[in-house]
Amino acid sequence: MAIRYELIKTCKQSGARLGRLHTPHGVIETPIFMPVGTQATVKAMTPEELKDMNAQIILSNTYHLYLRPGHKLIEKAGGLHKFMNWDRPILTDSGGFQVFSLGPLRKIREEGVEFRSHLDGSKHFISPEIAVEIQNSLGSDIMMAFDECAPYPADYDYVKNSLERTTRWAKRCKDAHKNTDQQALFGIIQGGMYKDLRKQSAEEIIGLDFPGYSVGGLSVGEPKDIMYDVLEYTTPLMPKDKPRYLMGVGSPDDLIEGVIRGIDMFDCVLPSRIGRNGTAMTSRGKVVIKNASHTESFEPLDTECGCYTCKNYSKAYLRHLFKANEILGLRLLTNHNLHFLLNLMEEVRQAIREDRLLDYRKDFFEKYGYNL
Ligand SMILES: CC(C)(C)OC(=O)NCc1c[nH]c2nc(N)[nH]c(=O)c12
Ligand SMILES: [Zn+2]
Repeated sequence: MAIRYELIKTCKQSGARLGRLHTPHGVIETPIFMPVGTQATVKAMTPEELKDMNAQIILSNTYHLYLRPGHKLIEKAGGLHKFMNWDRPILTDSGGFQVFSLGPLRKIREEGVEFRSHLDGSKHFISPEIAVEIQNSLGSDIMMAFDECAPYPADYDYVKNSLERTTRWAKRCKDAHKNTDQQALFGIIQGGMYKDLRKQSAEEIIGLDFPGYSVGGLSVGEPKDIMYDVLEYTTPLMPKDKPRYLMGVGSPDDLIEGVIRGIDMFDCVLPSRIGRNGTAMTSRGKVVIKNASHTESFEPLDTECGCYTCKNYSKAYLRHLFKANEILGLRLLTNHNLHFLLNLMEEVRQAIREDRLLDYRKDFFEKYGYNL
């Protein structure tokens, strides 16, 4: 068995769960946030820095690594863990989403998707079988089925046809997946914002029996309350004894609201992306470091944060680095933001242990400046 999920506790105040996900590269405490390392690197971070902030698992991407440097090269290098010097778990996304959002001039057929590389415009084709083959070469601990993430908004018939093709593709991924004891293949539930289609997709995908499932097609621009509503409806349809992964979600409020609705795993580029652009997430809300108000602020970003950045540098220094376009600035803010979300998830796990997650949400939202 490539992975084993251990449900440790269900929160008394909400649908939140405490779990442990055992993988060939280590145990993951859930709920968990997964830093995104699309091109075999979590941008601006070394593996040691990621370990220092207790990152337990990172994401990488089939579509990007297939296009560059190529999955065969990574296989020759001994697989993705060795290639990027990361010996903890790796989850690879299947590229489905990226083909639909990144690859210009794409053409969707039953067989698979034709698209042009966003790098050089060259023509490519990915099918469920090829997506599985690429992830086998990469050697990730968790692989994702090849799916279509329906755009938002999208009309009912489009979403229904799309989810039914995604189910057929999921079956083909499962049939193509051979080394089931080394790599776990997760199914992806689609269905847009339509509750009956979410139910249909959940039943079809769960009916194929995977070791874990993700909820795809959310956080695609829909209002937050619609996302929360779809989650509220979908997670109870998912098996309790298997991990539930909400793809592409990672702002502090969405993480807490997702955990409350029974999600165990999250990924999002947000913390690293806004960090590189000079925005920090802190316990008192966002800080835009280039703002003139920080020019003579000689205290850290967040007095409650124990990260390397907050222990050693002031806002005045960070502002200087960003004004001077210094690379260290990107690194320090990325470090802080990833640490902030990973620490948030540790606090969430502790709140579940103590059955006080809703109280935790209330306190966090008040301090961060969210309105409940
Ligand atoms: C726009 C952002 C990226 C924030 O969210 C989404 O697109 N959310 C959906 C999403 C993210 N990653 C996925 N991978 C796959 N295979 N399928 C998906 O639906 C998704
Ligand atoms: Zn910090």
